[in-house]
Amino acid sequence: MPRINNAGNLLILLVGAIAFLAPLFAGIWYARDNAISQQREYLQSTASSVLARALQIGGQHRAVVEQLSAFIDAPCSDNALRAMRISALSYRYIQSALYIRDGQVLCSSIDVHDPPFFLGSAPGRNLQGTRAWADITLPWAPQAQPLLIAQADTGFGVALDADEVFFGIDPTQFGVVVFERVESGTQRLAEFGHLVPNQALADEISGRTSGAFVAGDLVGHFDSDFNDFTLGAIVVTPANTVNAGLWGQLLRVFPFTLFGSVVIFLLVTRLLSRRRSISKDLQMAIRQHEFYLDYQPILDIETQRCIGAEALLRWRRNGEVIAPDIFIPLAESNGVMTLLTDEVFRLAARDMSKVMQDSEDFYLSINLSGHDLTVPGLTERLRHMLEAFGLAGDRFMLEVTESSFVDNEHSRELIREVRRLGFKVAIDDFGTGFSNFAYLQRYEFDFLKLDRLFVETISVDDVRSNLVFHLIELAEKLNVQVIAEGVEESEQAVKLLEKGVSRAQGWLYGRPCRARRFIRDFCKPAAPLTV
Ligand SMILES: Nc1nc2c(ncn2[C@@H]2O[C@@H]3COP(=O)(O)O[C@H]4[C@@H](O)[C@H](n5cnc6c(=O)[nH]c(N)nc65)O[C@@H]4COP(=O)(O)O[C@H]3[C@H]2O)c(=O)[nH]1
Repeated sequence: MPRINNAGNLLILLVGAIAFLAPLFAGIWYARDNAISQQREYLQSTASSVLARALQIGGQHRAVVEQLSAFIDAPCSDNALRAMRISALSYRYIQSALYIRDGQVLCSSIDVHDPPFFLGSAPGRNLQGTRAWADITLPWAPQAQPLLIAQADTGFGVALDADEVFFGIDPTQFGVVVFERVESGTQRLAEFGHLVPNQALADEISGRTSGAFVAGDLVGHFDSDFNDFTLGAIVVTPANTVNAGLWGQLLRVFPFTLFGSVVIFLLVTRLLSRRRSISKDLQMAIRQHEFYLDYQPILDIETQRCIGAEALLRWRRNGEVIAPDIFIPLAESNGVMTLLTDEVFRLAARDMSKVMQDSEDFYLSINLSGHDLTVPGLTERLRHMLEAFGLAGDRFMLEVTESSFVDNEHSRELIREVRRLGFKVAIDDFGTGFSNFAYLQRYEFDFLKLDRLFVETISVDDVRSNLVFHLIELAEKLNVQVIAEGVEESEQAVKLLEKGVSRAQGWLYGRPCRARRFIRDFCKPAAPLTV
């Protein structure tokens, strides 16, 4: 069957590819997620450490101003200048202390500046009453471009190296702005790096307190202390820098995901190949006649007479007998069930046609899988079987397993059709699947085979055996006869008979056995069994 083979190969390849790719995609997703959260964490921690250093500077500025306020009456006196020098030496970030009035530096810890150094138009006051001038070039220290902060009321202030707050940040990857809230909005105090976010951004987020944000191609975080010193810090980086982190993460998880992919790929393809090889094995086994039927007697409980047999399929493979519960689902899912059912018809006719023709009423029960009911041509195949037996349909019962039964109009019509051919139809393993009594009303079943799981509760468990008896009564009301399966104890048989069940099978009467033995032990005319 080359078409099935090609389709099978394609399916194995497809499922194998999915199994291989799934862990890889999961790995990429995990790496990306990790890279994004690492980037966010870095932005957040950078913003908060910049803010912390800026606040420390603010604190140092306030301490200096407080010390110098003692000289408010003579701000550029020798004593005031001396105090300025001491403060400049005392605090880490402060380069010099200053006295500013009307936008001019009149004196500083360096000297009295005459003429005074003009700073330009006065910037806005912040909420603590300070003014700040960023990137000022002072004539006495032209290399430095300090940030000047001065108390608007007293005029005392400091020059400081704002770049100190950006220590350790890569200027090629990140842009940082420290800003303060002034009466008219926000004002930037210091900025750092190539990607400095614009003022509009600072304004936009100045109303909030902190958080991550996306602005065009940039992602960032801002942190602020608006309730206290009115300072804020924004850190941004291009959104695509996450890719650099992603590669790092990918390299880390790749060996594991690759390993997972290979293992899952091998497992899945092996499983599928095994299934396929089982399907091929099944076809080969049919050709090589590895299947045979066992027959289990069905008794009239009252007369103890064997009135029929259930044909049960077996597969002998490499000397080992495989049970139908294992190979029937495989045959169904691998598209060889029809072949297998035809093999059952052939084997049954070979084994039993003679003995059935010799008897008048002995019947044979044959199992059909749910799959058999869905494939067109079942009635035609059953007609061929009757020809092979040389018998009419009323000498056969067809058992349809409840769990594999497809409840639709097609099944209903099919059951009517096979009953027209004379076959009796039984629902097998009733109560183990999802069906209920509505099935018995909708379909024209002649028999209900009461599952062994129900039968074994009789005489053991009063509550559940009551349920079984209830089930039997309901079936009778619906005109469906009951056959009990798996009867192992005579007490069960007695109780079943009391409840009106006249047919049974089970180890009490006989285990499934090969045709020759079955005919020898159970098909002697007028020889009731003694149990
Ligand atoms: N513990 C215990 N077990 C008992 C007793 N009496 C009978 N059994 C077992 O119960 C099962 C009865 O068959 P089923 O309900 O039709 O259930 C069958 C039937 O659904 C399916 N099957 C068997 N042969 C065929 C076949 O030719 N075609 C299809 N489609 N299905 C089959 O496989 C199922 C299992 O068959 P088996 O393994 O032969 O198992 C058989 C039989 O050996 C008992 O007293 N005690």
